[in-house]
Amino acid sequence: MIIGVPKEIKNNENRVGMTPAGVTAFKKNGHEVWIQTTAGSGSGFTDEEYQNAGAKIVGTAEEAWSAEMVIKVKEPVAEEYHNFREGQILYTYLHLAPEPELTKALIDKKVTAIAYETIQLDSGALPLLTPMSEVAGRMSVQIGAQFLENPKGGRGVLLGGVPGVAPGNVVIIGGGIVGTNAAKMAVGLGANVTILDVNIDRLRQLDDQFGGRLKTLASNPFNIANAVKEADLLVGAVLIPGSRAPMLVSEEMVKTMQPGAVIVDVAIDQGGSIETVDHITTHSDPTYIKHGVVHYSVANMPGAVARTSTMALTNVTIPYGVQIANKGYKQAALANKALAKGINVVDGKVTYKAVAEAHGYQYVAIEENLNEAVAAL
Ligand SMILES: NC(=O)C1=CN([C@@H]2O[C@H](COP(=O)(O)OP(=O)(O)OC[C@H]3O[C@@H](n4cnc5c(N)ncnc54)[C@H](O)[C@@H]3O)[C@@H](O)[C@H]2O)C=CC1
Ligand SMILES: CC(=O)C(=O)O
Repeated sequence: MIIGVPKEIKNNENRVGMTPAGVTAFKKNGHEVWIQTTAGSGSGFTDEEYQNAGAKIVGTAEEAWSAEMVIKVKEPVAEEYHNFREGQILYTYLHLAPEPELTKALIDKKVTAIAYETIQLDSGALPLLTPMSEVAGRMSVQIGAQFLENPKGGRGVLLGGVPGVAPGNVVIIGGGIVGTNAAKMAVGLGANVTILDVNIDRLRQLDDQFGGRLKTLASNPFNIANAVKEADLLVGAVLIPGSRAPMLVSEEMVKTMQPGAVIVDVAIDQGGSIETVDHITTHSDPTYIKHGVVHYSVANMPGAVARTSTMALTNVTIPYGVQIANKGYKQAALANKALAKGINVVDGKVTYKAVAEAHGYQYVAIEENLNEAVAAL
């Protein structure tokens, strides 16, 4: 199979869908890899390194998109939709629940769209989301700390405090991968950390893991309102896989925050969970102020630490990508249930329930699309 890797064009998206090590893995399995020139430069990989690994360097995005399978990082932006073709496999983050136009474009062009973020193991783990959630969770506190500084519009709170002055309050809603990694950083800085989740077993694990160095609270409107009021830094870190994020923090709650407090809504890629986070921001213009509170809602946070993020991402995407290339997506999905859950759109049908529900499309179970492959076995 020919695999194409276009250069990412989202604002300040410096990651790339394949490293030279990834090229080696595909070549070893008998595939061709076409990399758009300079696609790896933001992550520190040169065209020469890709060539040495056996890739062909192509001059334009269109050439990379003409491959049988396109491997990317971010969901395509509108300027990329014209590259969609019937039967083409698109393997990337998609976050379709808050993206009606992209969903429609994939349906109309009958693309086989495989979303990194919905590939799911029986345990419920999301192996292709986890590393970027680790990155974004860790970044959320370093970014929050930065925007709490006065020159950045913040209220001038040092999260760790100093002897004689209390530390800042960090409130994290959602105790999964993002939340845990945010907590690690915030606890490490010496902040006063509260984490809320609806899953009490998860809170139990966090309580054990952090040995009493953070406070856990059941997530409900009462506890959220009280915690938000006290937050110097509020981190949104919830997820219901594949679905639009639940709205948990109302505008009224945000109004109770101190002027110069900071919100980092990491869950913005699934639509966000804070009412005043009403749009996606970019790395080049990352914040806006509403009710005196600094809001940060960048949907591709790991793109700013691209060297680390590209390696962490491709460590987990390439093995699944090789399975798709070796077997074709149908056989690969039949052989690997986790991978089957990644298929969101195929042959003009929506095969991921939460995405169908979000946009009012009929849901078609993926098994129906795999019938042909089953029959061939
Ligand atoms: N903005 C960015 O650049 C990035 C965003 N993300 C996003 O961050 C979000 C979180 O991802 P993960 O931590 O990996 O997910 P996860 O599945 O590991 O954790 C989500 C947590 O939210 C909890 N939750 C669900 N409903 C809740 C509620 N009503 N109240 C409190 N907690 C609730 C779940 O119980 C779970 O523990 C996702 O939307 C993900 O796509 C991830 C990486 C980068
Ligand atoms: C998870 C995601 O969308 C990102 O890393 O950009």
